[in-house]
Amino acid sequence: MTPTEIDEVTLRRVLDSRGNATVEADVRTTEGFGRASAPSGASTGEYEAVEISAKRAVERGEEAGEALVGTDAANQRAVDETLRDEDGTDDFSRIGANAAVAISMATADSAADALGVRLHRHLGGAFASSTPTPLGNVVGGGEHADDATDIQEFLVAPTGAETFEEAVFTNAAVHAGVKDVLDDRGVTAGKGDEGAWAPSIDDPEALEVVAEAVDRAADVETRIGLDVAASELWDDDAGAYVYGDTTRDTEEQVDYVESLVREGDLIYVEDPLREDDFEAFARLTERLADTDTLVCGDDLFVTNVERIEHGVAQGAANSVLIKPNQVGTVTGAYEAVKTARDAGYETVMSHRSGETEDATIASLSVGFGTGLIKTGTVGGERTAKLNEVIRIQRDMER
Ligand SMILES: C=C(OP(=O)(O)O)C(=O)O
Ligand SMILES: [Mg+2]
Repeated sequence: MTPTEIDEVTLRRVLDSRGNATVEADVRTTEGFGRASAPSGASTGEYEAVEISAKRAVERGEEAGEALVGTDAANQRAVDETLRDEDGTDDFSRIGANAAVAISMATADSAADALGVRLHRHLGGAFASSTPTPLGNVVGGGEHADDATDIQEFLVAPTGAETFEEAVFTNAAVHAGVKDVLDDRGVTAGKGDEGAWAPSIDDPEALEVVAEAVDRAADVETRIGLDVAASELWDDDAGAYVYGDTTRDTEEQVDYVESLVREGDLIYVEDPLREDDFEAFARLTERLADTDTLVCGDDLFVTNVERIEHGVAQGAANSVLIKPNQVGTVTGAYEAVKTARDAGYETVMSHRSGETEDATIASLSVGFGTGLIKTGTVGGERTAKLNEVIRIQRDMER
C-alpha cells in the first residue's frame, strides 16, 4: 500500500463569494488528506468546460470519485484521465467541470499531504522557484458590477516590485488610493464581485483615476492593465462592440485598444476582442509588436490546448490566461501552460469572479511557473491566494 492510494472521495455543496452554491471535494488517501473547491465565472467563455448545478455535480462527482478509489493520487495524469473517462463527454457536461476540477485539485492536495511536501513542490518539483507578478483589479464593471465601467477590469501590476510581498502590498495601496481619488472627485462607489471599486464613470475616466492612484500610492513602478472582456460587449445584431451609446466595429475596436495601450503605456490587455475573432486578435498583436504589452486570451483560449495551438498558428495574442475550471483538471491546466510556454507565450494563472477561500491556484501558479497571477487585490477569497503565495515566497527564502 502506498501512502498516496486513494481511499475515499467525498463532495459537498458550499457557498461561494457571490452566495451561490459551489462544489467542494475531499480526497482521503492512506496517509493524506486534500480539499479543494470549484470557482465560478460570470463572464464565461462560450467554449469553456461546462459547470452544472452544484447539487447534481455533488451526486455525479461522488459516483465518479468511486472509480478513483484504489488509484494513486500522486499520478495526477491517471486520476484526471479517469475523471474524463467517467464523464464520457468532451466538455465535462455530465459530471460537471465544477465537480471535476474540485476532485482533481483535491487529489493533488492529498498527494502532497501524503508525501509531506508543499503542493507547489509536488506539482512543480525541486526547481519550482519563482513567484508570479500579481495583477490586481482596482476598478471594474462589465458583468461584475451594475452601472459601472463598460470595460470589465482595470488592473495594476507592480513591475518594479522586488518581491511578491512588496507587489501585493503595492496593489492594496493602489486599491485604497483609487477610493481617495474617487472621493476627491465626489464619485461614490461600491465594490464589484471581485472587490474592485465599481464607480458609475466611463472607461477613459476610470483609466485616469487608476493612473492618479498609482502616482499617489505606489512606491515602485506600477503599470496598468485591462480585461476588456470584449465578448460581453459584442452585439451580433449591431455587428459591433457596444459601449453605452458608442459602437465600434472590429477595425475601430482594434484602433481603440491600440490607442488605449499606447496612451496609457499598458502592460496588459486581456480579451480586447471577442472570443471567435482569432484574426483580429492577430492584427492587434502585430500592431503592438513594438511594445512590451501582453495581449492575453481568456475567453479566446479557455485554457484549451487546441484553441491555444490554433491561436499560436495565427499569431493571435502573446499570452494565455489559465483558469483550471475552464478545462476541468489540473493536467489540463498544466498542458495549457506547457503549450503556451513552448510557443513563447506568457502565462497568467487566474481566479474567477465567483470564488471561495480555496488557495490552490497560488500553488499552481508557483508550481507551473506562470509569470503572473490574476487574483484580485482585497477581500478574503482573493487574499487567500495572495497570502498563500506570500507564504510560499517566504518559505523559499529560508
Ligand atoms: C475572472 C474573470 O471573470 P469571470 O470569472 O467572471 O469569467 C475574467 O473574465 O477574467
Ligand atoms: Mg477575462
